[in-house]
Amino acid sequence: MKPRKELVPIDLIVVGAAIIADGRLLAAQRAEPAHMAGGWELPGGKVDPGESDTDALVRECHEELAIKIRPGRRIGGDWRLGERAVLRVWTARIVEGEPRALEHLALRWLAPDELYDVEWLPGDRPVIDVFAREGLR
Ligand SMILES: Nc1nc2c([nH]c(=O)n2[C@H]2C[C@H](O)[C@@H](COP(=O)(O)OP(=O)(O)OP(=O)(O)O)O2)c(=O)[nH]1
Repeated sequence: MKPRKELVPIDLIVVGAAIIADGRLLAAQRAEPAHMAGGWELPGGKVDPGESDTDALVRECHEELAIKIRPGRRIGGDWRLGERAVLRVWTARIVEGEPRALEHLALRWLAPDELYDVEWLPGDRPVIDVFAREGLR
């Protein structure tokens, strides 16, 4: 018998940084895998075993963008990414460096009226809706 859907364990936690500076949100365009390439996301990635969510957030921003960030407040709870993965999002401020697209195709700073100018990955859209409602702060 198939397990009931709500009992399927989450086996992947992805963290995303909503990096805000000068009232704009940083969006990053994925380079891979092929089916996601070109889509826009929040910088971040998978939490390693034994690593805290916010440590993963800081590490991924350093690896992907060559910046040091400070996590701020959590946005919502666990945002579903398909069957077995969730996205956890924090606002973040840059404390050192200027973001560079080391692993992405492009970066864009989006003003509040530009939040939907990029094609967000489907899992990110409800998160962007929060910023559209509540503003970038
Ligand atoms: N980083 C990030 N990933 C997202 C977002 N939305 C979304 O659906 N995803 C998906 C894309 C990927 O399938 C997964 C994150 O994997 P990743 O490839 O960025 O993680 P990673 O840097 O740890 O990658 P790797 O070690 O496997 O190369 O979550 C988002 O806003 N940010």
